[in-house]
Amino acid sequence: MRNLTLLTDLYQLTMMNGYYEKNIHEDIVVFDMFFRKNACDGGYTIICGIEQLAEYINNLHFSDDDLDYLRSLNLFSEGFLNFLKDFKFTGDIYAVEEGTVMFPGEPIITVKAPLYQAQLIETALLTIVNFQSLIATKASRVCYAAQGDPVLEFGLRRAQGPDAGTYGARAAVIGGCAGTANVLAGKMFDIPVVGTHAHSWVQKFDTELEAFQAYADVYPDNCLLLIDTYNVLKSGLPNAIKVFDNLRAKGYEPNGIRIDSGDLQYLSNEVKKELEKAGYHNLKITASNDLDEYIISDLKSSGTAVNSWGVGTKLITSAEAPSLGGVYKLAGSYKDNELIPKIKVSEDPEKINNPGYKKVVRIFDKDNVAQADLIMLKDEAIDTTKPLTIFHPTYTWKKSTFEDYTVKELHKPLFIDGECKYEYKPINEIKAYVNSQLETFWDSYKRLTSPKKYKVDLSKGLWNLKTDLLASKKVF
Ligand SMILES: Nc1ncnc2c1ncn2[C@@H]1O[C@H](COP(=O)(O)OP(=O)(O)OP(=O)(O)O)[C@@H](O)[C@H]1O
Ligand SMILES: O=P(O)(O)OC[C@H]1O[C@H](OP(=O)(O)OP(=O)(O)O)[C@H](O)[C@@H]1O
Ligand SMILES: O=C(O)c1cccnc1
Repeated sequence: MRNLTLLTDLYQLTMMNGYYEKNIHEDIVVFDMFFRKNACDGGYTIICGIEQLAEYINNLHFSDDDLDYLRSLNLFSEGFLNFLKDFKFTGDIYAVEEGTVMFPGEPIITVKAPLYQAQLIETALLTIVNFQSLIATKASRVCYAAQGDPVLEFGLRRAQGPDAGTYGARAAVIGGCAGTANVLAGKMFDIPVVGTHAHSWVQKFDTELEAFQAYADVYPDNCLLLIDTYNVLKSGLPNAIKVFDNLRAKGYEPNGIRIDSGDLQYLSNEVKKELEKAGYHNLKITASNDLDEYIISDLKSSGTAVNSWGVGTKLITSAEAPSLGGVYKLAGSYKDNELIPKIKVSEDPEKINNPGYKKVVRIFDKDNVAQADLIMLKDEAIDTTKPLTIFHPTYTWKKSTFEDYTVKELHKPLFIDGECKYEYKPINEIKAYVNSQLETFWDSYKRLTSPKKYKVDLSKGLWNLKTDLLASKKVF
């Protein structure tokens, strides 16, 4: 396992050194990770990367080498560097389960730990969870557009480096992709690896027909041919059909074709017609070429025979909206065992955080449809035998009352007193969890453009705390 302990911003370490010198480093604090705007400008965000976060926290330690490097920066006291020798995370972390569907403003991860520890982990926590959540959400949108057709993740070559290509592949499969072309990701995360062949295979042989025949000879029971190297309808398709006929004569059924250029709507429909005429029904008609959820959605609504989608660049880089702006904010600090809530006041009301030690509950109606989320103080409870009224945190006259409802707490312990509580789950299970949750949301929240805004309210206790803190001069 890689030692990622120094994967942090320098200012975390200079603050830690400062807290140590001022002897407040052991003060217990609460930080929340949340985002203000959904990934991909959509209506929801799928949280991903919790497993890697648990691994990172578990493996935190400063090696002698790390300490020598820090010493060489001439920024830190010897006392502080000595103190880091025995660094170990000892706090509590609550996080939503990997694959949970979440919304702006909600605490995704809550860290309660000694100040120096909580500060160190900010940067890595954000880079791990922001990136994988972004790609899982992008994949979920692409798969939504594909309406159940398999989506294959083809992006490694265009990813922002090897880590993005590999952890992005993991996130893409969690978000809904059927598999990835990235073999290392397949091995590391036990996810399906998939693929066809490149144009270079066709170019290497003297003729396209020879190239297709050679491929069929080597892979008779998994023969999927790329038919656009020269001309899809005049050359690629007739040659593919000849080779498929040869395969059939030997008792094998072909798998399908791939088209990587041209008018995918027209070509796919023509290809399907010709394949059917030749007696080939239900073959895979795979399309690739700079696809994303919008192009796939357009192709679907105008009618296409494509039934399998290879999506690379725009998926692995979330090209339209290439970052998720998750942040990590101080929400409270303990003094004599009492939590002093902290708030960051800003001219921009969107940037004012929710103070205190919190949790999130999801409210479902009797048909198990998600209606709203409520951010609450950790020690608040909901009596589900009584009607529940929630209100908009800004337009407080907007109210909803639930009578026949259930609630689910979304946070689970990830670390308690430094001990890891994460239970490893195979990717298939995480992916199934994503699906089952998405089904509990109305389509209005999932549509690709102008989705409806899901209700995220504050409990009365939290709303009062926030309003009182804002009103009090103490916050400035
Ligand atoms: N955040 C909220 N919390 C509680 N109730 C709300 C909230 N937002 C709207 N409501 C109430 O829910 C009911 C249904 O409203 P709806 O979900 O259509 O939202 P809306 O108020 O029309 O806002 P939007 O413009 O987002 O559609 C209305 O009675 C409204 O007052
Ligand atoms: O288009 P993407 O969504 O990124 O999917 C991955 C692309 O990678 C391959 O192309 P290649 O690298 O050969 O380049 P090309 O675009 O010239 O085909 C493949 O044929 C896809 O077109
Ligand atoms: O297997 C494929 O067809 C593939 C893999 C990576 C990139 N483009 C295509």
